[in-house]
Amino acid sequence: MTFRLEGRGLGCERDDRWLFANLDLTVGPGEMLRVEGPNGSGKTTLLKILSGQLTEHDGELRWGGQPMRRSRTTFLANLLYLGHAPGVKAALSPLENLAWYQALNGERGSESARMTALDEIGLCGFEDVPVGQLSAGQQRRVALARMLLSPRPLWVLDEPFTAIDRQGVAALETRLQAHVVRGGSVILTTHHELAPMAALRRVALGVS
Ligand SMILES: Nc1ncnc2c1ncn2[C@@H]1O[C@H](COP(=O)(O)OP(=O)(O)OP(=O)(O)O)[C@@H](O)[C@H]1O
Repeated sequence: MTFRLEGRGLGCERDDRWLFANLDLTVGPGEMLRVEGPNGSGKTTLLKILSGQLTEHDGELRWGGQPMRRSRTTFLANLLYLGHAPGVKAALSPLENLAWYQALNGERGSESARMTALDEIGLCGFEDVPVGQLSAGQQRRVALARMLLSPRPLWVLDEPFTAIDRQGVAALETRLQAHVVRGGSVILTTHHELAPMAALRRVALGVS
């Protein structure tokens, strides 16, 4: 199966206002799709549709050439979604958060792999501190560490650079590009300007 996500004629209406309509897009192995647009243009809404969380919309999604209603289970098994909020448990440490997240996804993982991921993401020395005591950028890094552990090919990332310092942004961009070069796919929103890369496509919302 080719891990390609396709949207045909996508549309979503909120409060009698069309955020977007008749939108066609596709992302497959080795490709990155950036969803652009001003605040309120529907970027998060589109990412929720593309990650299967929001099913009330116009148009059709296909995964691996099959309609989503038939391929949803394999689609979800291949998806890593990181939302707008870090989505971490404040009472748990970074190590415990990663173990909890992996357990939720049916992935066993190992303590040493989790330590390595936290080290790589810049949280060395904070592995056992309750996440609620970490800074906003550090909490975001805990969420981003999931990417380093995940074998899943399709990453859908809503504003992954939020609260991350300049050095962290550069490291994260390198990580995203490496995932794409290895044959993975990335769909993301960001207000940060990405470094040019051949595999980058764009879809713009909120432009008339
Ligand atoms: N569940 C909902 N019910 C009603 N309206 C909603 C709902 N979710 C989002 N909206 C509205 O849809 C519009 C688009 O929201 P969305 O979060 O997708 O925008 P965005 O482009 O991601 O914005 P930002 O750049 O500020 O994060 C907003 O006007 C929002 O109020």
